[in-house]
Amino acid sequence: MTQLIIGPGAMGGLLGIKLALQQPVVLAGRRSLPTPQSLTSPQGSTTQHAVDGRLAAALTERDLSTVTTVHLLTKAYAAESALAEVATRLPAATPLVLWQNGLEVQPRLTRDWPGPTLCASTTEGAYRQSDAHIVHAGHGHTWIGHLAGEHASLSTELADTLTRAGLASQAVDDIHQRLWHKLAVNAAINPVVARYRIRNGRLAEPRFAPITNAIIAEVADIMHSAGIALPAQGLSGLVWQVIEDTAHNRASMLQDVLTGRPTEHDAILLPLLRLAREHHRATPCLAAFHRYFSQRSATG
Ligand SMILES: NC(=O)C1=CN([C@@H]2O[C@H](COP(=O)(O)OP(=O)(O)OC[C@H]3O[C@@H](n4cnc5c(N)ncnc54)[C@H](OP(=O)(O)O)[C@@H]3O)[C@@H](O)[C@H]2O)C=CC1
Ligand SMILES: CC(C)(CO)C(=O)C(=O)O
Repeated sequence: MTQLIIGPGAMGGLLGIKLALQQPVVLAGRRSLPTPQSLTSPQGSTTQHAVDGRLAAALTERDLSTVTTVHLLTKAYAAESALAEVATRLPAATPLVLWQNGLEVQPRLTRDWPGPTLCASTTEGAYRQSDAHIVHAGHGHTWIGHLAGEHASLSTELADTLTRAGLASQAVDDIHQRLWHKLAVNAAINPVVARYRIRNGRLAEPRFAPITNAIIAEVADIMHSAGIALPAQGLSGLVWQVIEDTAHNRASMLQDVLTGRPTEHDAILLPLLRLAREHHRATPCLAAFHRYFSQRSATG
């Protein structure tokens, strides 16, 4: 009954530490991490946790024989290659949970993975202070489901397991729409704050608000053309609400820029640009931001 977590970063570490309070967990990465790991809670208390950290590439068929669920917690751009490192040695049809932002890898892995594939969309917030220290920045909520609404009992079982571990979760049959709504919010906030190196709240300033509104208009137009339901309060209402609620945040793409890591611009912007092409919609802002981050990553 082992839960395998691939990608021992901020969210993988948080999930691993929480789940390990209840059942065996293997936290698999591409390099060794120190143990114990420290976890600082949203209330500010820090605890130490022994973790079974392993190199993914060194896990044997025997190590993997008791795995009942694989949680994939790399960034979107690393998801498929990280999974490939253990895939052939895992028990056939092991359930897979994808935690990535965006909607780039989810449809491909749902199609290609032989076992049930669920997607998780979470508003938990975490970051790594160091290789030995994770900060759980804020409690959130996690929704779990299959892109086509299948595997309801597995989704419920996993949501219950996560909730018991202290990460409030709910099984849903509309994860596809929820991932789209999160992607739409991320598309309106992340590229702008990462490009101009600002906290989320500054998007309301006269210099940045018109850019944000232009992206919101492009995203809403694409979603409408493709028949993807917009949030009940409208996309603009949702995005500006999130900006207000997270005004002091350095968004994930900004954190990646500041620490010199690759950004998830493809995972967030490519699904929109692809859909826009399919439906003949104009996307000057989204395309310009995607070009900017693609050039940036090409030149290192
Ligand atoms: N952090 C958060 O608050 C939230 C994150 N998410 C999403 O969750 C996903 C993970 O985010 P986050 O935890 O912040 O990211 P991190 O960058 O902190 O963690 C990613 C981890 O994946 C590891 N990794 C990369 N390649 C491989 C590989 N081939 N094999 C094994 N491990 C590998 C990295 O190792 P290394 O250190 O060696 O690079 C790192 O430990 C992202 O898609 C993000 O958008 C969603 C909501 C909130
Ligand atoms: C909602 C937002 C933009 C909050 O910072 C986020 O999800 C992120 O940082 O990626």
